Amino acid sequence: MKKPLIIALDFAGKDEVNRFLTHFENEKLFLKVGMELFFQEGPSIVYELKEKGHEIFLDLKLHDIPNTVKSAMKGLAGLGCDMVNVHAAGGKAMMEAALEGLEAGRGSGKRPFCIAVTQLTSTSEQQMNSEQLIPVTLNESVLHYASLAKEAGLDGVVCSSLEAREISARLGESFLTVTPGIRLLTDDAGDQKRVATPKFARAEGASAIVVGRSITKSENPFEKYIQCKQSWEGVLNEA
Ligand SMILES: O=C(O)c1cc(=O)[nH]c(=O)n1[C@@H]1O[C@H](COP(=O)(O)O)[C@@H](O)[C@H]1O
Repeated sequence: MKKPLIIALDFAGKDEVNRFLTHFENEKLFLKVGMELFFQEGPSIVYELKEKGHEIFLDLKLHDIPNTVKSAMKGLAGLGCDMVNVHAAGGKAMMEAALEGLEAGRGSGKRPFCIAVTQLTSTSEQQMNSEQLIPVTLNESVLHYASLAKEAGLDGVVCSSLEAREISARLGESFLTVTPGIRLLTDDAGDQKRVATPKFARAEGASAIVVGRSITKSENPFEKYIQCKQSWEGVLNEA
């Protein structure tokens, strides 16, 4: 994977997506289809975006018993997306089952990357301690989930940029760290708690960044995309 900037298509339906994509005429993009869009449009949104030449991260964050996740992944493997995810909190057996499902369903196609969400970037350490009753630091919890994902054979994790460096140091550079919670300095963080700029994510060795509202809610999405890309590539001097 060549350090992509992944745009989160958090839209209510195809019309909004198509309107958004008119700003990107000739660009081949890496797009994230999440629950909001997929639950409205189903598999056809993946087929249509693939048809246009885009790469797709299908972000459905599966979290269920191993057998159910295995069967669901078997179905998702046939959609032709490039990346899928699960919640690491579902456990090692569930993550192994996810991979088995993907292998079983891929046919002659390539297996999509499978990554595990560690602690959501909207979660703070205080929240994790008091609501999830996990009595360690947020960093320790993320590293623990990342190690579990690696043991299960997954390709990487979703984490914040603040944890990317340590995960790579412990689990290797080839273990993917996909980092949402990305904002330029002047952007509103919204519900995100563990936030950083694209440039910071790159400096910490993140494999990919996921950018949603900073681009999708911008008055000029293409210009904002280029700014984020330049920050990610170290061209724009954004701290
Ligand atoms: O798995 C994800 O993509 C994800 C994990 C996580 O910990 N935090 C997180 O924000 N995301 C997703 O990344 C996107 C971030 O969107 P913005 O906050 O608008 O940039 C959303 O689509 C989230 O669903």
